[in-house]
Amino acid sequence: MFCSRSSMMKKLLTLVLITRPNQVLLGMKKRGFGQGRWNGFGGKVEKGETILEAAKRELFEESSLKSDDLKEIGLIDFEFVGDPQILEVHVFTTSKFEGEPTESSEMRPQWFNVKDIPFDTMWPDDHLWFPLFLSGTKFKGYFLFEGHDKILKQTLDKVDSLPDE
Ligand SMILES: Nc1nc2c([nH]c(=O)n2[C@H]2C[C@H](O)[C@@H](COP(=O)(O)OP(=O)(O)OP(=O)(O)O)O2)c(=O)[nH]1
Repeated sequence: MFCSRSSMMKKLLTLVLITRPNQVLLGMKKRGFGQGRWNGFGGKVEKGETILEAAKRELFEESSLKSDDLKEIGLIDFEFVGDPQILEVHVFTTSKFEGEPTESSEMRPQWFNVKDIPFDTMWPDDHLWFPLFLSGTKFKGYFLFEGHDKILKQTLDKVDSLPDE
């Protein structure tokens, strides 16, 4: 199979943010990439699945919640100094879901009031785009990180639509 240089350098990931009135469900990442930070639920897109299928699968694996109503709200490229691979993160949201949030080996879920989101214990870019997500505004972003704590460059734009809709 032919892979362009750009696709070889991109890794597809999903991120699902579940809401209920005035609240958002986050999980404390217990292991691996982003360990010790609150985040939505998600992970790598596996061979043979669509991005949406991957989002649903990771949501269920990490939180025990199911949703057939995931809507893509954001697309963010992350680059890390010294790593040629770009992480392309597809951000989905919904307020329609089934099940009870349940702790998994990867995540400890907790509801947060939207006025009380723990940005100090989240990825440093999140406080920049969460307001867009919370207001239902679609967005595209790019963040260049040095290590996992410092943003060197960034762009963030509101968009009318996203490529995979
Ligand atoms: N909120 C936020 N999420 C991010 C950022 N960067 C980043 O990769 N993520 C998300 C995308 C994915 O949901 C998650 C990383 O996925 P992962 O490495 O845990 O994937 P996985 O579950 O397939 O991993 P594993 O089973 O192999 O451990 O973190 C960021 O800057 N902010």
